[in-house]
Amino acid sequence: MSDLLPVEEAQARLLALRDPLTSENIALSYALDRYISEDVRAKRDQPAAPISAMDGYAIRFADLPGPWTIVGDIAAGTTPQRAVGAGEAMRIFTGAILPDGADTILIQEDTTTDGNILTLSRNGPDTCRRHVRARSGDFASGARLLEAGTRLTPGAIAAAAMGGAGSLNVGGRPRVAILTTGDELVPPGHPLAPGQIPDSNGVMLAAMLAAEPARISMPLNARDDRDLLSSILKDLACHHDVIVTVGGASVGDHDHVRGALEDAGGRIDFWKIAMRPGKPLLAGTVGDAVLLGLPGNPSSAFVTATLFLLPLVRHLAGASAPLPPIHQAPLAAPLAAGDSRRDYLRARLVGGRLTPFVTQDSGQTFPLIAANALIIREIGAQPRAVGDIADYIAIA
Ligand SMILES: Nc1nc2c(c(=O)[nH]1)N[C@H]1C(S)=C(S)[C@@H](COP(=O)(O)OP(=O)(O)OC[C@H]3O[C@@H](n4cnc5c(N)ncnc54)[C@H](O)[C@@H]3O)O[C@H]1N2
Ligand code: MOO
Repeated sequence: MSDLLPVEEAQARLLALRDPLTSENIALSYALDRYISEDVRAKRDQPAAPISAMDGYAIRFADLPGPWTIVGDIAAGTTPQRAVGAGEAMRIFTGAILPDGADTILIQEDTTTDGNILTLSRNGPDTCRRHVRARSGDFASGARLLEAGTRLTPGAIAAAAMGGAGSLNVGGRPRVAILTTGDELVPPGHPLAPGQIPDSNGVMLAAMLAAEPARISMPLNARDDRDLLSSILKDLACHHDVIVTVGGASVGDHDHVRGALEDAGGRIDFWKIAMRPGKPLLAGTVGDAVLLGLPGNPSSAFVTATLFLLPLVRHLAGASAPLPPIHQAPLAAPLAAGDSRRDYLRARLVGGRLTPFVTQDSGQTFPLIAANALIIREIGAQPRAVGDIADYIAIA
């Protein structure tokens, strides 16, 4: 039907251009958002012994309703000096190890003391082991805490630490160069001559990559000059894993990225995808670097960065599932039929329902402020009514 590559095929070919980087060992404090290279297993039981979940008194449930004689105290970080016998209680604090013999905690709010005599002031616990955290109740030694290829969240880092790790083997951080192309572009905030526009894509891509495990070079801008572009590409390829260009990817007389890539000794792997926006996307290699050429229209650059650039960076950084997950939600407005390209419609998900924006002009930046979802409309899709379920990618 057309020479346009399906999105999935293009994504697979892009990721196949280069293997993930070599992994490195890194302290937990620096591991946020990195991808772990191997399964992480607990090296210890957590808790390592039964502990108290509350400040109060460790008793034997069988001795309720008391009274008890207080025979000592035990704080977190110490070990009990003795066991608790019949009619005895031990003062205990949250996180402290339960003494032998005790099986239940009375919270201090439910008690009164007179010297070393402890009595209930309210109803006591109605079950044995109340406020006791069992040994290995969180996880047992040997349990798989984290799976290879997943991203380290603050919670995952906490679990790795509790499991006994101080550092982890994680995938490397790809070095990414952002190169915007176009004679009309001026750095954001600079005065504009007639015909010039601010280079919004450079800062947008840097912002999209900011939370990724990547080393991003300051965005560069090059004029629409094939020789200049070619020498910049050659230079960037020496010390980057990924070069992402924006603009100059289409068929115009000033669209030089493909030519410049060839002049630089690079190779084009694919060009033109069956998607809207983003049709002129191209990918290839120059030296050891992967070159991803995004279309210049701001929404096209945003959508193709979401579907190709972020997955490429995550793949190189060791992600086992680098592609954006696809979710489903009902439509809050009807959708017209699809055509020969798959659409990624800028949309807003509110209250669990998707509303595609009326304007889908890929040249606009304003819709990117509010868009938090990309509705996927398949090639040849039938029109959809309000309430029909649509696939979407979350983008904010
Ligand atoms: N005859 C045809 N013309 C076009 C086709 C086509 O198939 N046949 N495809 C259109 C589609 S679809 C897209 S998308 C654009 C993409 O073209 P380029 O990648 O070559 O992008 P440019 O022409 O350089 O720029 C397009 C547009 O975006 C603005 N731009 C570029 N870079 C930036 C930046 N860094 N920050 C902000 N804005 C930027 C640029 O000024 C243009 O307005 O081609 C269509 N044409
Ligand atoms: O593919 Mo272009 O990105 O439709 O505007």
